Amino acid sequence: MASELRTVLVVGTGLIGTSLALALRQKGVRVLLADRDQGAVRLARELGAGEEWQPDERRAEAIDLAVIAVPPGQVADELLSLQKGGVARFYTDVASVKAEPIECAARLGCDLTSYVASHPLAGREKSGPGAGRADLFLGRPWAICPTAEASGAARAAVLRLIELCGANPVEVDAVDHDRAVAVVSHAPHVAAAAVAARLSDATEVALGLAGQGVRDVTRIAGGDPGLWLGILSGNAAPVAEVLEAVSHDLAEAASALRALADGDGTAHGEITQLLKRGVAGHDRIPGKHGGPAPAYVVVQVVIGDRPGQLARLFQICDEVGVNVEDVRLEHAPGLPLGIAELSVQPDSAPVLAQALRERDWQLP
Ligand SMILES: NC(=O)c1ccc[n+]([C@@H]2O[C@H](COP(=O)([O-])OP(=O)(O)OC[C@H]3O[C@@H](n4cnc5c(N)ncnc54)[C@H](O)[C@@H]3O)[C@@H](O)[C@H]2O)c1
Ligand SMILES: O=C(O)C(=O)C[C@]1(C(=O)O)C=C[C@@H](O)C=C1
Repeated sequence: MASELRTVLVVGTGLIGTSLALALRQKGVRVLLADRDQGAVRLARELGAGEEWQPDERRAEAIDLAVIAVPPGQVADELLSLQKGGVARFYTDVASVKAEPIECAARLGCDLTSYVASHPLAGREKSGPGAGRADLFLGRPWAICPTAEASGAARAAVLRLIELCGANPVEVDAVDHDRAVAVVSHAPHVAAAAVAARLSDATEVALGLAGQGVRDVTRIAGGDPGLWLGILSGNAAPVAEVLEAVSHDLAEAASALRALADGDGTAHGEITQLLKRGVAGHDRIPGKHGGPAPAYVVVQVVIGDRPGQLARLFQICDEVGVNVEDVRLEHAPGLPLGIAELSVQPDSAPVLAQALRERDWQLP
């Protein structure tokens, strides 16, 4: 069923709300922005995510879809208040848990025919509109959890939103969704936090030796603790179950290593088994979320820790007509070198790499 989205209201202009608003703007959709924090709306607007929603537009404006992008515990109240105002034809949310907000919406007496809950499996460890990216959802899975009451038209509107954001819709029952994301998102977050917590009393020597491995394993641990508390408490039992299994594996690995340290060579087998199960599990993750190639390619360049290096790098990009979409710096503390990661369009990457090599820059 085709569903045109001409005007979309985004309530909650943080990371996810702003990202989807930017994606919709690129497709020519009119986007109205609302947040309980006026600063967040202002910044999202300045970033080009849309126009501030004026409450008196409520009746005048025909809003096709309202997207509720607030913390999970606020979704049902927000839905009720929007529906009471007759704000939009259809409603969705993007919360990381699904069963509890839907149950809560039903308890509050929300209209479940016009509401279809959803959840993009894409995000960052940063919050707020400034972290928003139009390409955040490209090729990523986006769960959609229609209830039995949901109308076909509401479902079509949410599918159109997902299509406009370049994501892949995955229809799944809300309870199954929550069990699934406990394994692939929520328990991994707690595990990353536990590993990262070990770093709070690590020595300067240890921190100075931090390489890419620890950065990869702990990146998500940088996420907002308030938001994550809301996510984890909204999916507590399934997450606890996964963490119990992870704890069991970790406890077995620790006791095998203790035995090894005490000279028991037979403990090798247990450790190898866990490592092999890890490889097998890792291999089951679909390639880049099963979607198309990422929008940008990263070109890595070694830069000396001297003033002006980054400026010279950007100057070369300018000379060869390469637009830098994003830049990230990896610094090894105490070392005079770092790595700049420049995200560029796929066809610009070889051009930039060649230009840098010709100018004697080192590409790892
Ligand atoms: N962070 C991620 O990686 C990620 C990924 C997918 C889905 N989600 C889900 O998206 C939602 C938003 O997360 P985020 O990362 O964008 O958080 P965020 O903190 O960046 O933004 C949330 C915004 O909602 C606003 N807000 C809170 N309560 C509100 C209310 N009652 N009415 C209006 N505005 C309100 C806040 O002021 C803030 O600007 C959450 O439900 C989260 O579970 C997050
Ligand atoms: O990539 C990240 O930074 C994320 O935290 C993204 C991530 C995930 O676990 O994949 C986190 C929570 C969301 O509900 C959806 C996506």
